[in-house]
Amino acid sequence: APAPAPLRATAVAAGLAPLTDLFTERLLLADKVAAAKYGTDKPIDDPAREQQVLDDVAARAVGLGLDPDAVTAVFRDQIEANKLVQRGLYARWDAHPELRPTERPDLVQEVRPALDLITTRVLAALRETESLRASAACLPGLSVAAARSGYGHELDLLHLAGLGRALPSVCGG
Ligand SMILES: C=C(O[C@@H]1C=C(C(=O)O)C=C[C@H]1O)C(=O)O
Repeated sequence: APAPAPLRATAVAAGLAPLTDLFTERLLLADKVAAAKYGTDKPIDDPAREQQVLDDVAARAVGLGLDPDAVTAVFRDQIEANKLVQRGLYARWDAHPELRPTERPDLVQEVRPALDLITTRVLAALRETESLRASAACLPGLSVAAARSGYGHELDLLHLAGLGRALPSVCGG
């Protein structure tokens, strides 16, 4: 039998790209979340909403044949990454009032439904990438995929830091 071809980081990265692109899309929505809350009495942290997101993904993971704890860990990281970006934007807007958003999106009617659509796509991508994520090539491939997603979306340093925060639970889960 022919020797198996080596698994190239770029091939693994291509397989993980849908996931890192979705993480990036979710992080870009942090700008809308922050704009919805900034200057209101709504705090960045909403533990009840977080629990709702996590309970929902855990239940849907079971339906997809995925490990609910592993899926929950991935979404916990997405939430932490999102709050990291929100806090960075608050600091930026506090220091530079001219950069403050001029419109306040509706969190419940507009922004959370957009996050929920991404949740469904992330769950499907986690299902699609189950074997890649369990492989030893996951971490290097994920690094390449995330770098490409970040550059492709022209992320600034704050959002790149958020993307880094979104990744630790992806491999081996
Ligand atoms: C995105 C929001 O802000 C925070 C981050 C969340 C998330 O990433 O899903 C959920 C609740 C909040 O702690 C939000 O309030 O919807």
